[in-house]
Amino acid sequence: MIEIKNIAKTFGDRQVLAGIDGSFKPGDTSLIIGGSGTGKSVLLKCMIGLIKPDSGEVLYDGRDFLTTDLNEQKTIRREMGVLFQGSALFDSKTVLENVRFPLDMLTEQPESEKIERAQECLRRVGLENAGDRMPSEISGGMKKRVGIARAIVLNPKYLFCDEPNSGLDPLTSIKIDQLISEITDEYQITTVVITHDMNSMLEIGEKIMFLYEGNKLWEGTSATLTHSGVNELNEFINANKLIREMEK
Ligand SMILES: Nc1ncnc2c1ncn2[C@@H]1O[C@H](COP(=O)(O)OP(=O)(O)OP(=O)(O)O)[C@@H](O)[C@H]1O
Repeated sequence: MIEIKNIAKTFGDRQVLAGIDGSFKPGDTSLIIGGSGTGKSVLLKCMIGLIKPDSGEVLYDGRDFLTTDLNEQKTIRREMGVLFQGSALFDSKTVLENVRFPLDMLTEQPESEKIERAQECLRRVGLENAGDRMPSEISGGMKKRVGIARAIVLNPKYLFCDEPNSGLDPLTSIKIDQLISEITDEYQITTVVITHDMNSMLEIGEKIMFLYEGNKLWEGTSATLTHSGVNELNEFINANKLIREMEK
């Protein structure tokens, strides 16, 4: 379980997050949605320790990530998997080397165990035969799968995905969403996904948080998304529908 309490962040004279509260449960794929520039990525970065918020708490199963000692912070970091926007694979490494990278960096496991674990994760994302290929030789959807395999290789308790559907066609997007959701359920991971994607919101949003100009304006499920009674959310949904229509 992740809890965030009163997270606030200002850059210069611009308040980007105005005190956000929320909680994310194991086994749930929770979504953070909102228009461009509303603070979604900054919130995610505050949660994973890439940006220090001006105030607030981020609790990982009760452990305050921002104030705990360095050792505990390291432990929590090791329990996180992150799928960055654009997959962020190393171009000069093979698919298998990319997936085993966190094991090389953070564990002392024997070579054979690392390879076995990386293979296991590749199998889980349906890429058991792609280990020897280079990132430049595979499709965007496959790259996302490799990114997911790498994010789960250390068996994370917490998984963060920043726009996992960016650059993918609708069908591939749905498959990636399903994979994230299945893995979350299977390993009871606490998963937080930033997305613009309307299909994701309707299909995998067990819990959805809507940000607007640095404020949380609404929280609910995919079933209640379209009758929230919140004007800003309705406008966001309508704009998304319009974009989807134009893409067809
Ligand atoms: N390091 C930074 N320094 C200054 N301003 C920043 C920094 N990071 C983000 N911002 C600003 O904070 C605001 C929120 O940015 P953020 O990236 O969180 O938006 P977002 O909701 O994720 O948008 P998008 O969907 O377009 O990625 C933006 O105005 C952005 O310019």
